[in-house]
Parts: sequence; C-alpha cells; structure tokens
Amino acid sequence: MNGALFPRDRAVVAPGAVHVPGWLSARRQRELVDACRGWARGPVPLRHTVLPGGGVMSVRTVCVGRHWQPYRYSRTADDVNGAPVAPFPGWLVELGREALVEAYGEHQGYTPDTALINFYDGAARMGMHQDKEERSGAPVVSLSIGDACVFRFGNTQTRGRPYTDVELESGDLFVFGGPSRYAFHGVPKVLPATADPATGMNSGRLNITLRETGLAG
Ligand SMILES: O=C(O)CCC(=O)C(=O)O
Ligand SMILES: [Fe+2]
Repeated sequence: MNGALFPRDRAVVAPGAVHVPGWLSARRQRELVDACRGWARGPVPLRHTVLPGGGVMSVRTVCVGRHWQPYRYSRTADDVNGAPVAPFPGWLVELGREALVEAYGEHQGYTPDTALINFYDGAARMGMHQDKEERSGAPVVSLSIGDACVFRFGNTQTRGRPYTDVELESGDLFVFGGPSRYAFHGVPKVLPATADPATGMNSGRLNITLRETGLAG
C-alpha cells in the first residue's frame, strides 16, 4: 500500500522475474475489482477447476479472452457451462503493456489475449505449477488485490527448492518472463483479513494473470 509504514522495495526475484510493490493505485484496484465482479457474473460463472485426476482446486477462477482448463485453452468454457468467454478488453492490453514497461522498461508489442482471474478465500492455495499452455513465450503479468499472500517463485526444473517466498500485497505487480517464464510457482498461503476494504475486496484475495497465448482464432 502506498501509505505503508515501511515501504517495500522493488525486487528482481530471479532473472526476468520482477516484483513491484504497490504498483496499482487504490482507484485502479477498485476498477479491477469491479471488472472482475462483472466477469464473475457471466457469461461463465466462477468455478473450482476440476483436475484430470479428480482433484478440485480450492481457488475459484473465471477467464477472459480464452478459457483455461487443465491443460488447454478454448473460446468456450467447455468444462463449465459451454458458454463463450467474455472478450478480452483493449484496456487490459494497455494495462499489460504498462506493467511490462514498469518491469522491463519496454513492452515489445506485448498483446495479452487471455486473463485468468482467481479468487482465494482464506483457506485457498495453489500448488506449484508452470504456466505452459501458452504457445507464446511472452511474459505473464500478475496483479494482486485484497488479502496478502505468500507467493512462492521457484526454478524451471523442479517444484522444489530453490525457491523464493515473496509476500504479495494488494496492488502489487509481479512479472515473470525471459529465463523465468517457465519457472514453477504457487501460492502456499493467503494471509486472511489483511485486505484494506478501500480496494473493494472486503475479504479474500483476487489475482489476475495476463497471458499472451499465441493461439490463432
Ligand atoms: O495467484 C497467484 O498469485 C498466482 C496464480 C497463478 O499462478 C495462475 O493462475 O497460474
Ligand atoms: Fe501460474
């Protein structure tokens, strides 16, 4: 938060992985929360993704642009209600570009076409995984709003160590690209009741990741 007692420093967590604390203003956070609430109302509802082995993710997700299900993208939410997903708005492309300029000093024509919007309650978490359904090697832009969490950012080889635990707070930007694009990462813990209601999130954590899928059509 901008009014934090101890300002947190920007950090390069690994080559190509940049954490920018407090990047989103309170107003932008509220706008994003409103937009995400709208997408959660439809045409595809928030859902707990079911994994091929039968496991159910504790996070609830809705997608924009393309729908993600393990482990592919489609234009329709085939494992939810079959509806076409909401279109990816131009302002979110611009936000992604601004994020890359902030992280790397340039955006190199970044054109994200898909967002995964994850809602975490206090007990939700996300296991270590790679984002690798995209054909494009462009960076992933991650925005966090609401309750803080522990974000674990690892290496490209294994789910385990070495990794770095980063506390992501409301308004934080995290970008991973280049040599870190396919690093394993996850959310071992949400820190309940740390959200400032002024961000529009009374409880829980909202995370938005922007991706360039590189898929045609
Ligand atoms: O919630 C986060 O910070 C990470 C989300 C994530 O890794 C994903 O949606 O693939
Ligand atoms: Fe991910």
